[in-house]
Amino acid sequence: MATSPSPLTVRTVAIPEDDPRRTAALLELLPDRSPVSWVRGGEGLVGWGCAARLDTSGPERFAAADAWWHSWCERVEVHDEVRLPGTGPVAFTSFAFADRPGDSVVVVPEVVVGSRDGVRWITTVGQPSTAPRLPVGEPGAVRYDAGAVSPERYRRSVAEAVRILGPGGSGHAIGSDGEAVRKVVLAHDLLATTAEPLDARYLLGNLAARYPGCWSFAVDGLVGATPELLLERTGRRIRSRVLAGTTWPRPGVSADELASTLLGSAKDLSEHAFATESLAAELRPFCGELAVPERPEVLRLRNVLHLASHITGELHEHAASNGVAALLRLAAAVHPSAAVGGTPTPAAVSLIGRLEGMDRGRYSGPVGWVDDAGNGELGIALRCAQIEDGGSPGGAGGRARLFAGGGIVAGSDPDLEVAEAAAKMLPVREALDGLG
Ligand SMILES: C=C(O[C@H]1C=CC=C(C(=O)O)[C@@H]1O)C(=O)O
Repeated sequence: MATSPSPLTVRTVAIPEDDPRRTAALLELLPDRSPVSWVRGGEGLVGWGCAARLDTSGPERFAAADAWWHSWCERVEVHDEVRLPGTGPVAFTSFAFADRPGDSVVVVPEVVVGSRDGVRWITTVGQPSTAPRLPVGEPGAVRYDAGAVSPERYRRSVAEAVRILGPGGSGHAIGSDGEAVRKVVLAHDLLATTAEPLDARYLLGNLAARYPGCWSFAVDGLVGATPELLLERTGRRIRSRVLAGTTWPRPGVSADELASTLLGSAKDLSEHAFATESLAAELRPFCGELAVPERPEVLRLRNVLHLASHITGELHEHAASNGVAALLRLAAAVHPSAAVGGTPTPAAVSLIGRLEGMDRGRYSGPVGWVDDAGNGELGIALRCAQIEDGGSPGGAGGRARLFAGGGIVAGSDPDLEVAEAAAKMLPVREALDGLG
């Protein structure tokens, strides 16, 4: 008689006091050049190895990822001693910005180490192989070249967007309701070529050291430190940090002056309002309560200052319990918010396709982790680079593509938008250049 194979076991245990992994920095536990990470202020999740993986694409990518993850979780046996969000089965996800082109990925690591509120745990899937930790490689000298869209071309696209959005412009009125585009987010890229192989852990470590208040993420070669939380779900509670409206340090201007100018800028406030409204409108049907601040505050980072709004809500009980509001399903509803797409969404996304001139890949898509209860955290993949070629140890150097952009409204200035994108690329550039 044929016996059915025994299910894979997912096991979470607390790391004991006398185990050095209990106190080591999470990022220092990563053994090799293919890490996954979601770490902020020393807490979060890191992982390695690959127990399962889904590659998907197209407009149904979130639904496909949710269905795949749900069915994977149903097939495993779970022993979870810790029972916190992020214990038991965990997948890391990174979604393409666009419906087409672009590939999205869901990775279930063989090992995850997590840290939250003083508890440190390890989750293993099956019997992971153990290999000695490889030292973190330094990339050596870095050369920067224009990517698919040079800063000059970006400037021209922004100028064209301002013309379209401005008085007398057509607004590129192709929304099904005929509504004109009022905000569009455009971006460009930069190519970094390193003399030595490029180790994602080097980038991650330097980013986390300089941006501890951001989420330092890595999934399948997309590495960054994002300040923007698209959505966190814990049980029925949801939370988001919406950013839009930006300024950056200039000689002779204090941070307080920059912040008060930003808070008084009609252009930045309108950019911001589009972003909060788009997110709130998509979340409202799922929520019994949703709190949206009347006015934004200022988030100060070392490279830029942003207008920021913290949105919180509570999901309807039925939505939380029947899978409709699993985090990946909510992501389908809220992506792309007007922080990375525009308003109205379909017309803005179409305008991006017409003006931007590049494939964003997974830049500006949702990135983060999800557990078997549909909880988790998804950021927007900003301030990041896609490692296109890590190089080979002892041989060739690596290559990465950096991305940044900004929201364009009728009053935007193309020269300032080019400078803003350059300021937004600084975190990754400085991390590559070794300014840890
Ligand atoms: C599109 C980016 O930033 C978004 C997030 C925060 C502020 C933004 C802005 O002020 O334009 C953008 O909407 C990027 O960093 O590439």
